[in-house]
Amino acid sequence: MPLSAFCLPLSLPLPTTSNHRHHPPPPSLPRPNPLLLHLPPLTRRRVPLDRPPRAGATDMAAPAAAASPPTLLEHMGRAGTPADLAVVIAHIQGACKRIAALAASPANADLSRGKAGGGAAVVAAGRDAPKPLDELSNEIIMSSLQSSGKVAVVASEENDLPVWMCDDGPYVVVTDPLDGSRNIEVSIPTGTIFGVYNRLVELDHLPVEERAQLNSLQSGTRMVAAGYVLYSSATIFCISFGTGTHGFTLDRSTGEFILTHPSIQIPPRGQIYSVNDARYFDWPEGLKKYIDTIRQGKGQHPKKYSARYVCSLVADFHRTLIYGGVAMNPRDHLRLVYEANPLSFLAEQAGGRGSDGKTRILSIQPVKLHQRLPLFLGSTEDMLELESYEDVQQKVNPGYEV
Ligand SMILES: O=P(O)(O)OC[C@H]1O[C@](O)(COP(=O)(O)O)[C@@H](O)[C@@H]1O
Repeated sequence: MPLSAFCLPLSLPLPTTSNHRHHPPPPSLPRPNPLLLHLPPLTRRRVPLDRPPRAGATDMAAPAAAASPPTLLEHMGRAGTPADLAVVIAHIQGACKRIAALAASPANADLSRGKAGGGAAVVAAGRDAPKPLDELSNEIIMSSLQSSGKVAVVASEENDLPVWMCDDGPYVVVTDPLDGSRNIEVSIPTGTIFGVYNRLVELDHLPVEERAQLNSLQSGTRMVAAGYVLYSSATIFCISFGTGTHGFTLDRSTGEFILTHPSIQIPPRGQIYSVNDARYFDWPEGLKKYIDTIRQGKGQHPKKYSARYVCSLVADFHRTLIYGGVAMNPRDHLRLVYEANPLSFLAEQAGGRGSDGKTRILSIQPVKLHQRLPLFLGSTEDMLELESYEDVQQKVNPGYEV
Protein backbone atom coordinates (compact mmCIF):
# COMPACT_ATOMS: atom_id res chain seq x y z
CA MET A 1 0.00 0.00 0.00
CA PRO A 2 1.49 3.38 -0.86
CA LEU A 3 2.45 5.47 2.14
CA SER A 4 0.23 8.24 0.90
CA ALA A 5 -2.77 6.03 1.70
CA PHE A 6 -2.05 6.69 5.37
CA CYS A 7 -1.66 10.43 5.04
CA LEU A 8 -4.46 12.80 5.68
CA PRO A 9 -5.49 15.49 3.25
CA LEU A 10 -4.60 18.83 4.81
CA SER A 11 -8.09 20.18 4.27
CA LEU A 12 -9.67 17.73 6.74
CA PRO A 13 -11.08 19.42 9.85
CA LEU A 14 -8.87 18.97 12.88
CA PRO A 15 -10.28 18.43 16.36
CA THR A 16 -10.43 21.67 18.31
CA THR A 17 -9.57 22.08 21.98
CA SER A 18 -13.03 23.24 22.98
CA ASN A 19 -15.15 21.00 25.19
CA HIS A 20 -17.81 19.64 22.85
CA ARG A 21 -19.90 18.20 25.65
CA HIS A 22 -20.69 21.69 26.96
CA HIS A 23 -20.46 23.62 23.71
CA PRO A 24 -21.53 21.44 20.78
CA PRO A 25 -20.47 22.92 17.45
CA PRO A 26 -23.22 24.60 15.46
CA PRO A 27 -24.74 22.12 12.98
CA SER A 28 -23.27 24.02 10.03
CA LEU A 29 -19.67 23.18 11.09
CA PRO A 30 -18.20 19.84 9.95
CA ARG A 31 -17.84 17.47 12.92
CA PRO A 32 -14.38 16.11 13.64
CA ASN A 33 -13.98 12.48 12.70
CA PRO A 34 -13.30 10.63 16.00
CA LEU A 35 -10.86 8.32 14.18
CA LEU A 36 -8.61 11.31 13.47
CA LEU A 37 -8.13 12.00 17.16
CA HIS A 38 -5.67 9.08 17.36
CA LEU A 39 -3.52 10.12 14.44
CA PRO A 40 -0.29 12.08 14.90
CA PRO A 41 -0.62 15.84 14.39
CA LEU A 42 -0.33 16.88 10.77
CA THR A 43 2.21 19.51 11.69
CA ARG A 44 4.69 16.95 13.06
CA ARG A 45 8.10 17.89 11.73
CA ARG A 46 11.44 16.21 12.19
CA VAL A 47 14.64 18.20 12.52
CA PRO A 48 17.39 16.35 10.63
CA LEU A 49 20.26 15.46 12.95
CA ASP A 50 22.83 17.07 10.70
CA ARG A 51 21.01 20.40 10.56
CA PRO A 52 21.02 22.33 13.87
CA PRO A 53 18.14 24.79 14.37
CA ARG A 54 18.88 28.29 13.06
CA ALA A 55 19.94 30.75 15.75
CA GLY A 56 17.02 32.94 16.75
CA ALA A 57 14.57 30.85 14.75
CA THR A 58 11.00 31.82 15.54
CA ASP A 59 9.26 28.96 13.75
CA MET A 60 6.27 28.06 15.93
CA ALA A 61 6.55 24.37 14.98
CA ALA A 62 10.08 24.10 16.40
CA PRO A 63 9.23 23.54 20.12
CA ALA A 64 6.83 20.71 19.19
CA ALA A 65 9.51 19.05 17.07
CA ALA A 66 12.09 19.32 19.87
CA ALA A 67 9.72 17.59 22.28
CA SER A 68 8.98 14.69 19.91
CA PRO A 69 10.29 11.31 20.95
CA PRO A 70 13.28 10.33 18.81
CA THR A 71 13.20 8.06 15.82
CA LEU A 72 15.37 4.96 15.87
CA LEU A 73 18.00 6.76 13.78
CA GLU A 74 17.96 9.79 16.08
CA HIS A 75 18.19 7.51 19.11
CA MET A 76 21.30 5.85 17.69
CA GLY A 77 22.81 9.27 16.97
CA ARG A 78 22.18 10.47 20.51
CA ALA A 79 23.37 7.22 22.10
CA GLY A 80 26.70 7.40 20.27
CA THR A 81 26.14 4.10 18.42
CA PRO A 82 29.21 3.43 16.24
CA ALA A 83 28.49 4.78 12.75
CA ASP A 84 29.02 1.42 10.99
CA LEU A 85 26.69 -0.35 13.41
CA ALA A 86 24.06 2.35 12.90
CA VAL A 87 24.30 1.73 9.14
CA VAL A 88 23.66 -1.99 9.69
CA ILE A 89 20.64 -1.29 11.91
CA ALA A 90 19.31 1.29 9.44
CA HIS A 91 19.41 -1.36 6.71
CA ILE A 92 17.67 -3.93 8.94
CA GLN A 93 15.05 -1.29 9.72
CA GLY A 94 14.46 -0.68 6.00
CA ALA A 95 14.18 -4.40 5.30
CA CYS A 96 11.70 -4.87 8.14
CA LYS A 97 9.48 -2.07 6.86
CA ARG A 98 9.27 -3.93 3.56
CA ILE A 99 8.48 -7.21 5.33
CA ALA A 100 5.81 -5.45 7.42
CA ALA A 101 4.22 -4.10 4.24
CA LEU A 102 4.32 -7.52 2.59
CA ALA A 103 2.85 -9.26 5.63
CA ALA A 104 -0.06 -6.81 5.56
CA SER A 105 -0.52 -6.79 1.79
CA PRO A 106 -3.27 -8.55 -0.20
CA ALA A 107 -0.45 -10.20 -2.18
CA ASN A 108 0.40 -11.99 1.04
CA ALA A 109 -2.54 -14.36 0.55
CA ASP A 110 -0.57 -16.01 -2.26
CA LEU A 111 2.86 -15.57 -0.72
CA SER A 112 1.93 -17.32 2.48
CA ARG A 113 0.25 -20.22 0.69
CA GLY A 114 3.32 -20.95 -1.43
CA LYS A 115 5.15 -23.05 1.14
CA ALA A 116 2.25 -24.96 2.51
CA GLY A 117 1.82 -26.19 -1.06
CA GLY A 118 -1.49 -24.44 -0.99
CA GLY A 119 -3.56 -24.02 -4.04
CA ALA A 120 -3.50 -25.66 -7.42
CA ALA A 121 -2.97 -22.22 -8.95
CA VAL A 122 0.32 -21.83 -7.12
CA VAL A 123 1.48 -25.31 -8.13
CA ALA A 124 0.38 -24.77 -11.73
CA ALA A 125 2.28 -21.48 -11.87
CA GLY A 126 5.48 -23.52 -11.40
CA ARG A 127 8.59 -21.35 -11.55
CA ASP A 128 6.49 -18.19 -11.59
CA ALA A 129 4.68 -19.09 -8.39
CA PRO A 130 5.02 -16.44 -5.71
CA LYS A 131 7.65 -17.26 -3.12
CA PRO A 132 6.59 -18.08 0.41
CA LEU A 133 6.86 -15.08 2.66
CA ASP A 134 9.67 -16.50 4.78
CA GLU A 135 11.85 -17.02 1.70
CA LEU A 136 11.03 -13.56 0.46
CA SER A 137 11.78 -12.05 3.87
CA ASN A 138 15.12 -13.82 3.83
CA GLU A 139 15.95 -12.34 0.43
CA ILE A 140 14.94 -8.87 1.59
CA ILE A 141 17.12 -9.05 4.71
CA MET A 142 20.08 -10.61 2.89
CA SER A 143 20.11 -8.07 0.08
CA SER A 144 19.66 -5.21 2.48
CA LEU A 145 22.62 -6.34 4.60
CA GLN A 146 24.69 -6.88 1.48
CA SER A 147 24.03 -3.34 0.33
CA SER A 148 24.99 -1.91 3.74
CA GLY A 149 28.61 -2.76 2.89
CA LYS A 150 29.24 -3.21 6.63
CA VAL A 151 28.52 -6.90 7.10
CA ALA A 152 31.16 -9.58 6.67
CA VAL A 153 28.87 -12.58 7.05
CA VAL A 154 25.19 -13.37 7.60
CA ALA A 155 23.87 -16.59 9.09
CA SER A 156 20.17 -16.93 8.45
CA GLU A 157 17.81 -19.60 9.70
CA GLU A 158 16.56 -19.87 6.12
CA ASN A 159 19.99 -20.78 4.68
CA ASP A 160 21.92 -24.00 5.27
CA LEU A 161 25.24 -22.18 5.44
CA PRO A 162 26.34 -18.66 6.37
CA VAL A 163 26.83 -16.27 3.47
CA TRP A 164 30.12 -14.40 3.26
CA MET A 165 29.47 -10.86 2.01
CA CYS A 166 32.42 -8.57 2.39
CA ASP A 167 35.99 -9.20 3.64
CA ASP A 168 36.31 -5.96 5.53
CA GLY A 169 32.75 -5.72 6.84
CA PRO A 170 33.12 -5.09 10.58
CA TYR A 171 29.97 -7.01 11.61
CA VAL A 172 28.43 -10.48 11.65
CA VAL A 173 24.64 -10.78 11.60
CA VAL A 174 22.56 -13.80 12.64
CA THR A 175 18.86 -13.73 11.85
CA ASP A 176 15.56 -15.52 11.69
CA PRO A 177 14.01 -13.34 8.94
CA LEU A 178 10.39 -14.34 9.59
CA ASP A 179 9.63 -16.35 12.68
CA GLY A 180 6.17 -17.80 13.14
CA SER A 181 5.52 -17.86 9.41
CA ARG A 182 3.29 -20.90 9.90
CA ASN A 183 0.77 -18.39 11.29
CA ILE A 184 0.83 -15.91 8.46
CA GLU A 185 -2.06 -17.33 6.48
CA VAL A 186 -4.41 -16.50 9.33
CA SER A 187 -2.91 -13.06 10.06
CA ILE A 188 -1.45 -14.00 13.42
CA PRO A 189 1.58 -11.86 14.36
CA THR A 190 5.01 -12.82 13.09
CA GLY A 191 8.46 -11.36 13.67
CA THR A 192 12.05 -10.89 12.56
CA ILE A 193 14.85 -11.66 15.05
CA PHE A 194 18.48 -10.63 14.69
CA GLY A 195 21.78 -10.46 16.56
CA VAL A 196 24.96 -8.56 15.66
CA TYR A 197 28.57 -9.49 16.54
CA ASN A 198 31.93 -7.99 15.66
CA ARG A 199 33.82 -9.82 12.93
CA LEU A 200 36.61 -11.86 14.52
CA VAL A 201 39.62 -10.37 12.76
CA GLU A 202 41.87 -13.04 14.23
CA LEU A 203 40.12 -15.52 11.91
CA ASP A 204 40.75 -13.50 8.73
CA HIS A 205 43.51 -15.87 7.57
CA LEU A 206 41.18 -18.93 7.50
CA PRO A 207 39.46 -20.27 4.37
CA VAL A 208 36.20 -18.43 3.77
CA GLU A 209 33.81 -21.31 4.69
CA GLU A 210 35.57 -21.85 8.00
CA ARG A 211 35.75 -18.13 8.70
CA ALA A 212 32.05 -17.73 7.97
CA GLN A 213 31.11 -20.64 10.21
CA LEU A 214 33.25 -19.65 13.21
CA ASN A 215 32.24 -16.00 13.06
CA SER A 216 28.59 -17.09 13.14
CA LEU A 217 29.06 -19.44 16.08
CA GLN A 218 30.10 -16.78 18.58
CA SER A 219 28.81 -17.06 22.12
CA GLY A 220 25.87 -14.80 23.00
CA THR A 221 28.01 -12.95 25.55
CA ARG A 222 29.87 -11.36 22.61
CA MET A 223 26.76 -9.86 21.01
CA VAL A 224 26.98 -6.09 20.41
CA ALA A 225 23.32 -5.61 19.49
CA ALA A 226 20.17 -7.69 19.21
CA GLY A 227 16.60 -7.01 18.31
CA TYR A 228 13.30 -8.17 17.01
CA VAL A 229 10.56 -6.64 14.90
CA LEU A 230 6.99 -7.64 15.71
CA TYR A 231 4.52 -7.49 12.81
CA SER A 232 1.18 -7.17 14.55
CA SER A 233 -1.53 -4.55 14.98
CA ALA A 234 1.50 -2.28 15.38
CA THR A 235 4.96 -2.91 13.98
CA ILE A 236 7.39 -2.71 16.89
CA PHE A 237 11.19 -2.64 16.62
CA CYS A 238 12.81 -3.62 19.92
CA ILE A 239 16.55 -3.28 20.19
CA SER A 240 19.42 -3.36 22.65
CA PHE A 241 23.00 -2.24 22.19
CA GLY A 242 23.90 -3.57 25.63
CA THR A 243 22.60 -0.55 27.53
CA GLY A 244 18.94 -1.35 28.07
CA THR A 245 16.17 -2.56 25.79
CA HIS A 246 14.16 0.03 23.85
CA GLY A 247 11.01 -0.29 21.75
CA PHE A 248 10.11 1.80 18.69
CA THR A 249 6.73 1.77 16.95
CA LEU A 250 6.36 2.30 13.22
CA ASP A 251 4.48 5.52 12.53
CA ARG A 252 2.88 4.73 9.19
CA SER A 253 2.23 8.39 8.46
CA THR A 254 5.96 9.24 8.46
CA GLY A 255 7.52 5.82 7.85
CA GLU A 256 9.69 6.27 10.96
CA PHE A 257 10.16 4.02 13.98
CA ILE A 258 9.43 6.26 16.98
CA LEU A 259 10.68 5.57 20.50
CA THR A 260 7.58 4.44 22.41
CA HIS A 261 9.03 2.04 25.00
CA PRO A 262 12.28 3.53 26.38
CA SER A 263 14.31 1.38 28.81
CA ILE A 264 11.88 -1.52 29.06
CA GLN A 265 11.99 -3.21 32.44
CA ILE A 266 10.40 -6.63 32.57
CA PRO A 267 8.41 -6.85 35.84
CA PRO A 268 10.33 -9.03 38.34
CA ARG A 269 7.26 -11.26 38.59
CA GLY A 270 4.36 -11.72 36.17
CA GLN A 271 1.15 -13.67 36.23
CA ILE A 272 1.19 -15.29 32.81
CA TYR A 273 2.79 -18.49 31.54
CA SER A 274 3.16 -19.11 27.84
CA VAL A 275 3.67 -22.63 26.47
CA ASN A 276 2.08 -25.07 24.03
CA ASP A 277 0.37 -27.15 26.66
CA ALA A 278 -1.08 -29.63 24.20
CA ARG A 279 2.34 -31.21 24.90
CA TYR A 280 1.53 -31.61 28.62
CA PHE A 281 1.64 -35.41 28.57
CA ASP A 282 5.13 -35.36 27.00
CA TRP A 283 6.52 -32.97 29.60
CA PRO A 284 8.90 -34.10 32.34
CA GLU A 285 7.53 -34.30 35.89
CA GLY A 286 9.25 -31.06 37.02
CA LEU A 287 7.61 -28.96 34.32
CA LYS A 288 4.18 -30.53 34.86
CA LYS A 289 4.47 -29.81 38.58
CA TYR A 290 5.59 -26.20 38.01
CA ILE A 291 2.72 -25.40 35.64
CA ASP A 292 0.15 -27.22 37.83
CA THR A 293 1.39 -25.24 40.84
CA ILE A 294 1.34 -21.75 39.35
CA ARG A 295 -2.00 -22.13 37.64
CA GLN A 296 -3.58 -23.08 40.94
CA GLY A 297 -1.97 -20.09 42.66
CA LYS A 298 0.07 -22.38 44.92
CA GLY A 299 3.52 -21.19 43.86
CA GLN A 300 5.78 -18.56 45.43
CA HIS A 301 3.39 -15.92 44.06
CA PRO A 302 -0.05 -16.53 45.55
CA LYS A 303 -1.93 -15.70 42.36
CA LYS A 304 -3.45 -18.04 39.81
CA TYR A 305 -1.47 -17.63 36.61
CA SER A 306 -3.17 -17.21 33.24
CA ALA A 307 -2.12 -18.96 30.04
CA ARG A 308 -1.36 -17.12 26.78
CA TYR A 309 0.21 -18.79 23.76
CA VAL A 310 0.27 -17.21 20.32
CA CYS A 311 2.69 -19.85 18.93
CA SER A 312 4.70 -17.05 17.40
CA LEU A 313 7.88 -16.58 19.39
CA VAL A 314 8.29 -12.83 18.87
CA ALA A 315 4.69 -12.14 19.91
CA ASP A 316 4.93 -14.39 22.96
CA PHE A 317 8.26 -12.83 23.93
CA HIS A 318 7.09 -9.24 23.39
CA ARG A 319 4.08 -9.77 25.67
CA THR A 320 6.33 -11.35 28.30
CA LEU A 321 8.76 -8.46 28.13
CA ILE A 322 5.99 -5.96 28.81
CA TYR A 323 3.71 -7.87 31.21
CA GLY A 324 6.21 -10.28 32.82
CA GLY A 325 5.83 -13.98 33.49
CA VAL A 326 7.47 -16.81 31.54
CA ALA A 327 7.44 -17.73 27.86
CA MET A 328 8.81 -21.15 27.04
CA ASN A 329 9.26 -23.89 24.53
CA PRO A 330 10.59 -26.78 26.63
CA ARG A 331 11.44 -29.10 23.73
CA ASP A 332 14.51 -28.97 21.47
CA HIS A 333 12.84 -26.77 18.90
CA LEU A 334 14.04 -23.17 18.90
CA ARG A 335 17.45 -22.23 17.59
CA LEU A 336 20.27 -21.08 19.84
CA VAL A 337 21.99 -18.88 17.25
CA TYR A 338 19.03 -17.16 15.57
CA GLU A 339 16.37 -17.06 18.29
CA ALA A 340 17.51 -17.95 21.81
CA ASN A 341 20.64 -15.78 21.92
CA PRO A 342 19.17 -12.52 20.58
CA LEU A 343 16.01 -12.80 22.71
CA SER A 344 17.99 -13.72 25.84
CA PHE A 345 20.20 -10.67 25.27
CA LEU A 346 17.10 -8.46 25.09
CA ALA A 347 15.55 -10.17 28.16
CA GLU A 348 18.70 -9.65 30.23
CA GLN A 349 19.00 -6.05 29.11
CA ALA A 350 15.44 -5.54 30.37
CA GLY A 351 16.29 -7.10 33.75
CA GLY A 352 14.97 -10.61 32.95
CA ARG A 353 16.51 -14.02 32.24
CA GLY A 354 16.94 -16.46 29.38
CA SER A 355 17.82 -20.09 30.08
CA ASP A 356 17.52 -23.60 28.69
CA GLY A 357 16.03 -24.64 32.03
CA LYS A 358 19.44 -25.22 33.61
CA THR A 359 21.99 -22.89 32.04
CA ARG A 360 22.08 -19.21 31.09
CA ILE A 361 21.52 -19.13 27.32
CA LEU A 362 24.15 -16.48 26.61
CA SER A 363 26.88 -18.60 28.16
CA ILE A 364 26.19 -21.66 25.96
CA GLN A 365 28.83 -21.99 23.25
CA PRO A 366 27.06 -22.84 19.97
CA VAL A 367 28.59 -25.84 18.22
CA LYS A 368 26.24 -26.04 15.23
CA LEU A 369 24.58 -23.25 13.28
CA HIS A 370 21.07 -24.70 13.42
CA GLN A 371 21.42 -26.11 16.94
CA ARG A 372 18.06 -26.40 18.75
CA LEU A 373 17.41 -26.33 22.48
CA PRO A 374 14.70 -25.78 25.12
CA LEU A 375 14.12 -22.07 25.74
CA PHE A 376 12.71 -20.28 28.78
CA LEU A 377 12.52 -16.48 28.90
CA GLY A 378 10.99 -14.09 31.37
CA SER A 379 10.77 -12.35 34.72
CA THR A 380 13.65 -13.09 37.06
CA GLU A 381 11.55 -14.34 40.01
CA ASP A 382 9.38 -16.54 37.80
CA MET A 383 12.42 -17.94 36.03
CA LEU A 384 14.21 -18.76 39.30
CA GLU A 385 11.10 -20.51 40.59
CA LEU A 386 10.77 -22.49 37.34
CA GLU A 387 14.45 -23.48 37.34
CA SER A 388 14.15 -24.68 40.95
CA TYR A 389 11.98 -27.56 39.63
CA GLU A 390 15.13 -28.72 37.78
CA ASP A 391 13.47 -31.32 35.56
CA VAL A 392 11.87 -28.92 33.04
CA GLN A 393 13.44 -29.83 29.68
CA GLN A 394 11.24 -31.96 27.44
CA LYS A 395 13.40 -34.73 25.99
CA VAL A 396 10.85 -36.40 23.74
CA ASN A 397 9.23 -34.92 20.62
CA PRO A 398 6.88 -37.72 19.61
CA GLY A 399 4.82 -37.19 16.52
CA TYR A 400 5.32 -33.46 16.13
CA GLU A 401 6.17 -31.99 12.81
CA VAL A 402 9.22 -29.86 13.67
O1 LIG B 1 5.07 -26.36 17.97
P1 LIG B 1 5.55 -25.59 19.15
O2 LIG B 1 6.42 -26.41 20.04
O3 LIG B 1 4.43 -24.94 19.90
O4 LIG B 1 6.52 -24.46 18.57
C1 LIG B 1 6.07 -23.18 18.19
C2 LIG B 1 7.21 -22.27 17.98
O5 LIG B 1 7.78 -22.56 16.73
C3 LIG B 1 7.95 -21.37 15.99
O6 LIG B 1 6.89 -21.27 15.07
C4 LIG B 1 9.27 -21.39 15.30
O7 LIG B 1 9.33 -22.54 14.47
P2 LIG B 1 9.94 -22.41 13.03
O8 LIG B 1 11.33 -21.84 13.23
O9 LIG B 1 9.94 -23.81 12.50
O10 LIG B 1 9.04 -21.46 12.28
C5 LIG B 1 7.82 -20.25 17.00
O11 LIG B 1 7.42 -19.03 16.45
C6 LIG B 1 6.85 -20.82 17.98
O12 LIG B 1 7.05 -20.24 19.22
